[in-house]
Amino acid sequence: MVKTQDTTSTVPKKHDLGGFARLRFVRIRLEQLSEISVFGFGLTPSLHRFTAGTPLNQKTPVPPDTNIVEIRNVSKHYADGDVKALDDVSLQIAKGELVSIVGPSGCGKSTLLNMIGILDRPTSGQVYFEGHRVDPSMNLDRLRSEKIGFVFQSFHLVPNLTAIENVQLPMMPGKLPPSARVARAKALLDSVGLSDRLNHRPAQLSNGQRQRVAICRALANAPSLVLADEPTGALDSQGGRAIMDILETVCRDSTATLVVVTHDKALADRSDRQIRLCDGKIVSD
Ligand SMILES: Nc1ncnc2c1ncn2[C@@H]1O[C@H](COP(=O)(O)OP(=O)(O)OP(=O)(O)O)[C@@H](O)[C@H]1O
Repeated sequence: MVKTQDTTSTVPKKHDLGGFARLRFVRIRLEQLSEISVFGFGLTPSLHRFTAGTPLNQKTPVPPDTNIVEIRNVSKHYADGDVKALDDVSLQIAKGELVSIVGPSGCGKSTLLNMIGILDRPTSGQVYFEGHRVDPSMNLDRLRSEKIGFVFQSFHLVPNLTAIENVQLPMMPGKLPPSARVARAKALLDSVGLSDRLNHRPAQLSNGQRQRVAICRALANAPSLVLADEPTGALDSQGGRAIMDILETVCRDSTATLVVVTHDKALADRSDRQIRLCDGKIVSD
């Protein structure tokens, strides 16, 4: 087994780092991650052995220039059609993009994110993931678990599990031996500066630390797509910037695509691309 570097004594506390230094710190940790392998399983998403479950279609490899997600003419109606949360929306998201979805409250941002993340089915229209049309006959739980990481405003951590147990939660039993799951969770938490909080429960962590645990959990299976719904909504502006630094860094370094729903203009301005919704329609992209 490759021994991970013991950084316990050198891990800076959350408030010891300025934005740039924190970003650099995370980047260094991720660079270390990319060099680590545990029982032959690479720790970064670029090393596909870890993620390799059943792809959407095993006989058809994903071409490198394929969009990660395409939404075609998707509408979503609630309450017997009274609420048109999405109205004939089409968009493509390329691999590696950092996209923000913005717009006024109730305009359909979370609904769109749910479509992109295959958490909900459109009333009409189609969703394509890595070039393959998503249909209910697929093992969608497995697709989501292996390919997509979710980060939510309210963290959604399991309260009676420790940080390291929460991060291991999505890792498939049988894919990695327990000791490798622990090593991967530890390495991820180390990469976000939480090596001294491995055995703390969510109630014993600050909101920023909880969100860092949630980011590690989202990355547990080395997803190709990370979706974040108001990831900084429960944090102050400094904590929010720190979380966005981490999210951006981990996604760029692992070549994962990041899609963020946010009300925060400063955060949206950091993305490669802003999609603005109004009344369930894209009004600018
Ligand atoms: N499960 C549901 N049943 C009925 N209506 C819903 C449901 N989920 C969302 N809606 C409605 O769909 C519309 C879009 O909701 P959505 O949560 O996507 O908006 P949003 O832009 O994310 O809002 P916010 O910024 O306030 O979170 C809203 O009018 C909302 O009330």
